[in-house]
Amino acid sequence: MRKNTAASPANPIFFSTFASHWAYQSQWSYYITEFMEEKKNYKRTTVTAALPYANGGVHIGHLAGVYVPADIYVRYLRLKKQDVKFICGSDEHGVPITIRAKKEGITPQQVVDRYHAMIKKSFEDFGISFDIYSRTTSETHSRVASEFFRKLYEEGKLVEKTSMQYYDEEAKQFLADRYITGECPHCHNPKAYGDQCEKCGSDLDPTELINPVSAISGSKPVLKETKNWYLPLNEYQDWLKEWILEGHKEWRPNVYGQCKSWLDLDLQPRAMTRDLDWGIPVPVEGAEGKVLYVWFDAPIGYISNTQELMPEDWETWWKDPDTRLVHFIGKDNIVFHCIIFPAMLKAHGGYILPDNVPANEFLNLENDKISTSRNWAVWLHEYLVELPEKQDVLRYVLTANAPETKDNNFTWKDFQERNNSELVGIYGNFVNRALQLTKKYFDCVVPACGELQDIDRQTIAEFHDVKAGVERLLDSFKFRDALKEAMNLARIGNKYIADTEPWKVAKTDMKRVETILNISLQLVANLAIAFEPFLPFSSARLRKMLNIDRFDWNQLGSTDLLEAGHKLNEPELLFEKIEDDVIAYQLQKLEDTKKANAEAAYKAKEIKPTIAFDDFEKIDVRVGLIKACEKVKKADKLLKFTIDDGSGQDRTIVSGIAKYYNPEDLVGKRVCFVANLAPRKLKGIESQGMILSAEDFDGSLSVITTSAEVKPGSVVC
Ligand SMILES: Nc1ncnc2c1ncn2[C@@H]1O[C@H](COP(=O)(O)OP(=O)(O)OP(=O)(O)O)[C@@H](O)[C@H]1O
Ligand SMILES: [Zn+2]
Repeated sequence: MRKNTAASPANPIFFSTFASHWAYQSQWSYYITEFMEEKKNYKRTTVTAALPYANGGVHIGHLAGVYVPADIYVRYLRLKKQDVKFICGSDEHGVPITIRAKKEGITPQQVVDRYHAMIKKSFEDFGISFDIYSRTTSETHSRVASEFFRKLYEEGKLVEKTSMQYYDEEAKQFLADRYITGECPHCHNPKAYGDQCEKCGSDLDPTELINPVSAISGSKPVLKETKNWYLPLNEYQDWLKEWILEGHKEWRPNVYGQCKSWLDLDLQPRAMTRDLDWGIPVPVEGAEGKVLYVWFDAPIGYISNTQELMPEDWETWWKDPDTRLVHFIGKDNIVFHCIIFPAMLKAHGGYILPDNVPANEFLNLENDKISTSRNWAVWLHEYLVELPEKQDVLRYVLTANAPETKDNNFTWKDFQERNNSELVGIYGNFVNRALQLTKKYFDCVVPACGELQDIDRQTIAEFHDVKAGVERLLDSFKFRDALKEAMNLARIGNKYIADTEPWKVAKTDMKRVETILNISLQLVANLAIAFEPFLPFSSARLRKMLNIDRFDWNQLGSTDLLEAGHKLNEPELLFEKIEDDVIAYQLQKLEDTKKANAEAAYKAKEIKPTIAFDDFEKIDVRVGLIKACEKVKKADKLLKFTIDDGSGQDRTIVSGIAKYYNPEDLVGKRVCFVANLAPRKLKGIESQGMILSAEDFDGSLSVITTSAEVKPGSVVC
């Protein structure tokens, strides 16, 4: 789903203060309604996850923001044997795809074919368990979206309007959205797009841009009249206010707050068509050369993909009031899912509306915004090559650190720590101890449970409580906290084994060891259930070790999951430690990306104002032969040079190039230096001149040498 567009109302400053005010207020209503709200008993749930935009691969931001939480939720409902469908697909229309196609000299269809396949595979590899993953270039989608538009058109729900739009006379084409760039009227970013400024987040109209330029030909566009069809959002404003601001106070504060700040402004009619040739043709006479706006077409993709999955009874999942609709998205998609799409559904009639839209904030990578175009991301397809079979580690870290209430940061250090100290140190450790001890004392056969002692009863009671806790959190979309609760089970298990010390008891009382290990194994089986929605690959491996095909969610908290006499399989390690060199490799890769970006963005500095020849002549630049060079103590940037300047006396120069040279490599080299610069003291050493260096794009310095072995003291002119 396309990033951005209308992430916030026109005035971003107003928006941010307002949103935080609301976040505060609605936090209370959020907690209150969570407990007070009479939950409707729905019969089934339609879960959608934002349609990823098919012009790049899938990165950790996508997973953390949308697909992992959606998958956890769906797996949880399935485990509870609830009726649920999980719908997604690629979003394959819109301007950025056409721009990429032009750049690469291929067709837009070729672009989306490539990325659709790549995205689909990444989701499969990470266990994102969609019931369907289709695409908006499918025939079904084209038909469904056209019919949807046609109905609104025929019933007079759309407003036909002519307006002045930018037109590229060289390319003979109207310039929609990202086809036009220019200076942002708010923050003066020179590279703002026709629909949005990525720097300040303002929602823009192309005509607001200062000095607009066509992204196709680079020429200055002209304004030309064109006709488009608009959804009069203003007519839905009162209804939206009532439905969201009164009816959905339980939505997350970030979602509710963003809706409120939109609804407090006057909503404007929004064009649902574009003058473009890539997309679904507008099914109306006189609309040649126009396609449906990508944000009109994309959310309808949820409906058409459901139709593709269930041609016969899809309507039950979209029209029956007993169906609950939940949209998982990232924060830049809130307005489209909470305001525009619901207004479309309302205008059409007959559809249910979302019951909740648990949007996440954004995940950053090593303190910088994740970006496909700057390649600042951890790509799923690369991750699996470099860290094979570690899908669950990433799922774990992204959930434990999910940007549920604010933007969060992914760091490789945190990734390593969480793996080593939590997955290996707590969860894996408990499982391993319980299974290894059972192997040692009982040859992998589950021992019988004898008489319980207080510590056993207490542990079992604590375990029992966890189920309700995890459920309450999952039901209210608090995935981070739910995962913490599941991890608590493993902590309880570890403590139980540490306190009961079966390896010591084994010397005197094997009957007691049987009971301790029976309880420990029941706890291990509980972990397989509790972690199933979060870490499906590990749960499957654990079930295999336990020699059990499946568990149900309802069994969570039980202590009779494994019968006495049941034979377990050979234990394996559930998680492995991640070593420092693995992390160092990832950090180096990011460093390399940073460098490549700096190189790509390199532009020579502007030339300084012209000077007279006399001024130039005042500078005496000479060649010097380096006789000695050493590091300056307590100054990691500085080198001290002893230079033969031809005068017969040595000259000392201190230069800030220590980061780029080994001192001994410079001895014997001829360098150019300013000989008549006023001396200056650096770290107590008097520097008599300045060695000339060229500064590269990344700030690194390279000394200027001569191409022939000229005499020391030669004049550089
Ligand atoms: N860094 C992130 N953190 C959280 N959610 C994200 C992040 N990046 C994208 N998303 C969400 O993932 C979903 C799909 O993203 P989409 O395909 O539109 O990519 P995008 O927003 O253009 O990102 P990018 O420019 O990095 O490719 C959207 O709902 C979006 O909000
Ligand atoms: Zn701006």
